[in-house]
Amino acid sequence: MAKHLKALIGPSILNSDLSRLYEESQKLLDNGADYLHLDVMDGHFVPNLTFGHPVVKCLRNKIKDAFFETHMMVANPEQWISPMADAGVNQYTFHIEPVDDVERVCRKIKESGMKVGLAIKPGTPVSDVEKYISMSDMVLIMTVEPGFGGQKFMEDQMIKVRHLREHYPLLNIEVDGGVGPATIGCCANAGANMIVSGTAVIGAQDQAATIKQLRDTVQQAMSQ
Ligand SMILES: O=C(CO)[C@H](O)[C@H](O)COP(=O)(O)O
Ligand SMILES: [Fe+2]
Repeated sequence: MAKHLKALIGPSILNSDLSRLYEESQKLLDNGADYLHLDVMDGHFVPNLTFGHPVVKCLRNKIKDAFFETHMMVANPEQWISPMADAGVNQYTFHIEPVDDVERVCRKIKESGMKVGLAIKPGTPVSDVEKYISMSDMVLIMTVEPGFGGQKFMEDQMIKVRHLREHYPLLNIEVDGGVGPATIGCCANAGANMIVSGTAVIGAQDQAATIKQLRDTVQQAMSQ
């Protein structure tokens, strides 16, 4: 793996106490999180609801300098680009499955000043996302069916990560779903460098040690 890619850990606050969103987020950052992964669900693309741009904007008002990635599990990603940019989002990661014109959505995200992340569900072939890589800053390989935290990691998705790393040594590759100390080795060896971890970090006795362990594992794999 290319040595100048960074190992970055972005905890997901999905399964935290959302009545304390700011405190939980700040705690994660104080414990060494490199960025925050904010799961936005609309009840259409996935059978669950979370929060939208008004909540993200309130969080941004309290946390000025952290990198915010929104994971947009929504039926119409184009609709929320401008409100999310206005809310202070740094990276807009959307699922390509429901989108007719992925290139147009990528362009609009860039024009609004955010980075572009392209996400695919476990059933979506990696070739579907490959054609858009040149327009993106990151590809997210989902390792659970999107919609809920706390699910079991799908190791069979590592073939996609391995394929991308082999062909795109400079690409930021993120994994999301069921990732924690027990599964980070698979992700790191396959070539993922951006790691989302929800339940495993939120529920850890020592959050800082868990975040460090995840980062160290990725860094070690990158240096080989
Ligand atoms: O996108 C998601 C679910 O759709 C979450 O980011 C993901 O599930 C993180 O939580 P956990 O680590 O508990 O699986
Ligand atoms: Fe997510």
